Amino acid sequence: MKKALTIAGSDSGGGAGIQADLKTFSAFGVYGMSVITAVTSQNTLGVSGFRAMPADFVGQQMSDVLSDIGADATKTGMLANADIICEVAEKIREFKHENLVVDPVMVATSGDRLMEPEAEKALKDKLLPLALVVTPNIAEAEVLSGIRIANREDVEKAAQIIYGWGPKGVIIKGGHLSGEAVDYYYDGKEIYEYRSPRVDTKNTHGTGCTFSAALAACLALGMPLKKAIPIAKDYLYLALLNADSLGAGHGPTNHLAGYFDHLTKAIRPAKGLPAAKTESNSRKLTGRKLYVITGQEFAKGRPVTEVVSQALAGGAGIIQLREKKWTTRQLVEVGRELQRLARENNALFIVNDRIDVALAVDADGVHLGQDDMPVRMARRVIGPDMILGISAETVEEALTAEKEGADYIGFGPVFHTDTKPDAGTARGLELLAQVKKAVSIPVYGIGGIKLDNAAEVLSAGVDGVAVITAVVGADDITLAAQKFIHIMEGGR
Ligand SMILES: Cc1ncc(COP(=O)(O)OP(=O)(O)O)c(N)n1
Ligand SMILES: Cc1ncsc1CCOP(=O)(O)O
Ligand SMILES: [Mg+2]
Repeated sequence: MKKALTIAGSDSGGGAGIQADLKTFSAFGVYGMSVITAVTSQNTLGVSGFRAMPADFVGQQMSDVLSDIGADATKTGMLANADIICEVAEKIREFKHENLVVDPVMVATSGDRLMEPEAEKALKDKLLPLALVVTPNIAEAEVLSGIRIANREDVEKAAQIIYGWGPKGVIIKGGHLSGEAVDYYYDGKEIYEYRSPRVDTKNTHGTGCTFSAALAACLALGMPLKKAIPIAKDYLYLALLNADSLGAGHGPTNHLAGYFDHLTKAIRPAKGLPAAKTESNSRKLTGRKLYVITGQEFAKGRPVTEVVSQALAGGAGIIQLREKKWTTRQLVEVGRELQRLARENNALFIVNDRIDVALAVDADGVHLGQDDMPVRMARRVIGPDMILGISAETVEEALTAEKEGADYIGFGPVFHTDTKPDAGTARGLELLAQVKKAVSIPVYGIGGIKLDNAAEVLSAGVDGVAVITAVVGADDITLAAQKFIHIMEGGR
């Protein structure tokens, strides 16, 4: 078990400080320990006050932890004053600790200075020379370098000045500049840029802590710094995407419990995860007769989110994101939005093919084909509560999928379709009926299903129809969905 230590303040609101650090360490599967330098009283609106720990007591906490448990990486956050900074530096030297991430918490989100001038001097003279990397935001980089930062050239100049104070690396977090969220890493020779789309959210409380804690967690896991930076940035990006609004001010970024845990399980199935699915998954599908699958290329230029909104307005009970040409970034961004839309309309949201995306956007389920991850392995990764749909073209494939833990079957193509070039030949209504009789889990027919043949599909006894072009390609998507629902409910 790898271990990471945070030396920072306590945030009563839970969004920043040691609370954010420990949540982040856990998300990466790293054992987290904490030395508290100050206790703050704060919420999402700001800091109403803090009490600094006596410097020697900070040192005592460090000695107790480092002499007994030890740490594979350490990060510092709020250090409150010069005495604490000197004590921390002294202990880092005493324990010859090298994997040190210094997050110079000097300027609050509100812009208020959090550190007196003598503390800034102690930080530069005593702690920065011991750091593997220091991670100032723009405002903190301006204080540390003494120059104004308005553009990339200023960033490079400031990074060189800060590097001169002794850290082995400098990351200037550009989140406060305009445009994409770009972070700059300077290793003493070159400057590297790490980009992610800017997330439009007010729930940014604790982003700096979360980023430096994620860096420390990756270092504790043995990653070199240049590999850790993009992962820490990706973690923060997804945490911001998933942040829920808490309180009246800046809510906390969401700590993706098990973020890394989920992904590492995809590589190394976890022991003890229940492989068996819960009965209730199939019941979640009851009554959901129209299953609309996205297909941007057929949507006549309309964005997927608009298509899905209209399909939901028409009564679609299940939405599936199926975009084989999209990047992971597009899938998680749009997937997050579709999950929100589905929840708002009491519909289920399923991701096609991509388990990692389904997990990252907290989808209700994932749909896999015969060439995707095997059913049992997929079940171990997604756990018992996510819905697992499996494609089948034969009765045998459907029976095997059910036995191995599928919650529903997508059977087809029922009729000829040009939408899926690698689909087999049309399987027909008779075989569809045989599959429905053979398995005890819900079956959805798919492939070439239109308004004029939907009633026949229903007569095969299936639980619903899965449709791409007849809905997403319709001029009036909501009306098309309503007509399918009407037919699936026995209407003409
Ligand atoms: C409900 C439903 N059934 C079948 C499919 C087909 O999935 P796709 O990824 O296009 O093809 P395979 O991987 O199954 O070969 C689906 N998306 N949804
Ligand atoms: C994804 C898929 N799987 C079997 S057929 C098919 C395509 C369905 O598209 P359409 O409803 O437009 O025929
Ligand atoms: Mg597939």
